[in-house]
Amino acid sequence: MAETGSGKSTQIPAYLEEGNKKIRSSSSSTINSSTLSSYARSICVTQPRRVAAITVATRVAQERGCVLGTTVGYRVRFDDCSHPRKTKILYATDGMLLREAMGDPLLSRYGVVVLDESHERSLQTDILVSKAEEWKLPRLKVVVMSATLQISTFQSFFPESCSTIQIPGRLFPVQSVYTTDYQDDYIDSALSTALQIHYETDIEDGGDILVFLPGQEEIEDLNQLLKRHLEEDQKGVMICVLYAALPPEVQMLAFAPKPKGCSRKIILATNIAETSVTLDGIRYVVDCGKHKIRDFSNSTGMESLTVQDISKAQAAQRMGRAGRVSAGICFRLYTEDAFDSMAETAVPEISRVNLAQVILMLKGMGVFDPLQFDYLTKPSAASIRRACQNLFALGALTENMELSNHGKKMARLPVDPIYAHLLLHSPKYGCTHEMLTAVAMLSAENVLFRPGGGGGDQGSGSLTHKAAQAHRRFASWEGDLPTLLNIYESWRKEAIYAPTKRGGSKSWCARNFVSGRSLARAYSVRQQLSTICNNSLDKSGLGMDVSVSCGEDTVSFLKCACAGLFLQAAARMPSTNEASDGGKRGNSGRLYSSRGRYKTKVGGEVASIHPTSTLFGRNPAPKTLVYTELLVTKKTYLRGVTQIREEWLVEVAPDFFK
Ligand SMILES: Nc1ncnc2c1ncn2[C@@H]1O[C@H](COP(=O)(O)OP(=O)(O)OP(=O)(O)O)[C@@H](O)[C@H]1O
Repeated sequence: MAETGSGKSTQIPAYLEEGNKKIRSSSSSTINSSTLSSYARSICVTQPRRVAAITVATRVAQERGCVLGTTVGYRVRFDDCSHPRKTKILYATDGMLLREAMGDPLLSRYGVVVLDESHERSLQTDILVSKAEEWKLPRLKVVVMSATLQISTFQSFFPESCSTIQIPGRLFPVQSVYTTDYQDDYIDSALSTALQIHYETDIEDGGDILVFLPGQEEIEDLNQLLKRHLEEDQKGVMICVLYAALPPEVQMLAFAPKPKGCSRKIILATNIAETSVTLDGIRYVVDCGKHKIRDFSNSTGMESLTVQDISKAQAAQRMGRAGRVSAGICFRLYTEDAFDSMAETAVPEISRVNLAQVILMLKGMGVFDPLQFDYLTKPSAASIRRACQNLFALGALTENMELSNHGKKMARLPVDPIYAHLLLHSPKYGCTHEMLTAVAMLSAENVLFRPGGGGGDQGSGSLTHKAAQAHRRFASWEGDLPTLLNIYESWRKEAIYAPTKRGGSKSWCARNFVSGRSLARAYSVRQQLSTICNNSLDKSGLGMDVSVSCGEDTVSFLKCACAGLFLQAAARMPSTNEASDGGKRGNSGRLYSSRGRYKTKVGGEVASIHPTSTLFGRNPAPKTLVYTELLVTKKTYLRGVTQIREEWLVEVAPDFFK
């Protein structure tokens, strides 16, 4: 444990590698050969976020004077910049290392695994810590690092083998200031604070500003407000945005050196800039004290994103983004009392998410009973059971709770279990080509561009109105999945393969209010998923013919989507007792029939449905069943909505109606 900015992420792995090198080259007479071989293995450093893995690897490669991807590399989902033999220090997202552990449970490639930013208690880091006991210590050394760690949690988990080192001190001081009163509009407070810093400090002296906000919408709102207020004074100021849904190239703009003529950067970021990253030049941090987190409700089976107060540990991390290259100030948009009443650390992610993907991974790593697994913090038995039920419904687990062949294949696809299931089932419906596109588009996020974040002026001449009109062209009343297909196929046909006279992809995207970057990302994700599904090149794929297409026959594609989504929804239906209030549960996201109710195998009569489309608002259709994947009270983050036609149900899910 050592202060933010003291050199944990960049220096410790480098010291470890230097040490390994010395031991390798010194006389090995005192070290037996098996111990020696562990020093020849590489070092893997995990980060909870891809931005951190990429930027820290880039920095360390620079410091060591090597080309990124050689001695120092990184591996994040859908982007591998490492060399199987040459890379000695690998920065990876924790999810990537977990995936590797499925193929090689003892992680035999590594001599040291460094689990960085463990205070975040991300799902994947937690599972990795829990698995660490099996990694044949001391053959594999494990370093758990953070500036804000609850050491006692980890010490009691490794009572025998854990020693702790606490290194005090930091290079530059950071002063924190609080508001005197409660701020009920943190966007407004962030705006005035950023403007005040900008006008009252010397711009020529540099001093960039980093503002933490909960999510993309708040960031885009503040971006517009800042531009409006700065107007003429915007000369020499560059506003950058940084959130997870942005394509990596755009995220990297926040890290790039200031262009000529720019004296100050104002970076608006979510908590993806909260840990590990160094944004060169940041002197002022503005912290709104909120973040957006995933929450899972066991009773509805729904995941949601909600805005909540951050913890003290997170406040310290945010403050630590200043004071890395010079002294700094952290403006906290909350009172000192509010800070005192914050929780010490965040609730571990494992206690608040849908565990299906984790259970699939644990099973893939050979854990027989996820209920008995030794978790760092054990999730509730109910959520483990529900995740197993979900996987069982998708055919990933057998009745004996073993991973089926289908489940093994699902575990190899780096997407949500439901999407892996849809992909693997697509050959049966002859729609693999379409399903690859749909799943890739779902991974790309924010494909449709809505000027002003959907709010603001809605008049017929407004940009918002024009965007809505342009988007209507792609809309399919059958749901979001076919709509996403329409967008991708139109882009391919009209902008890529047959660019019109009015320009190529860029102008097509602008005319249609579609994000070209998201489409490019979908294209790249699609390529990578195709490679895993295919086996034509090296026989390591899943043996599917990825060119199989249903063409104009969209019904086959819809049936495939319905079959998977329906099974998943069925697994989430309440038991008889839970369902006693029938269809009166409002927008809880369960299934119901507009005609009547089905007796289900899982028991109970079910329940309510919310005919919603994420992309185009409500679209109720008579005599249809609609399944909503995710529904959040104020803001809606749905991952895929498809209408289920009643007449297909018996065909696509025959067992369900037996
Ligand atoms: N990209 C960069 N540009 C300039 N300086 C950098 C960069 N990355 C790191 N540094 C310098 O190296 C120092 C150590 O960074 P490092 O990321 O290793 O700290 P850390 O202890 O891991 O911090 P944290 O707990 O916030 O992750 C920083 O304080 C900064 O001075």
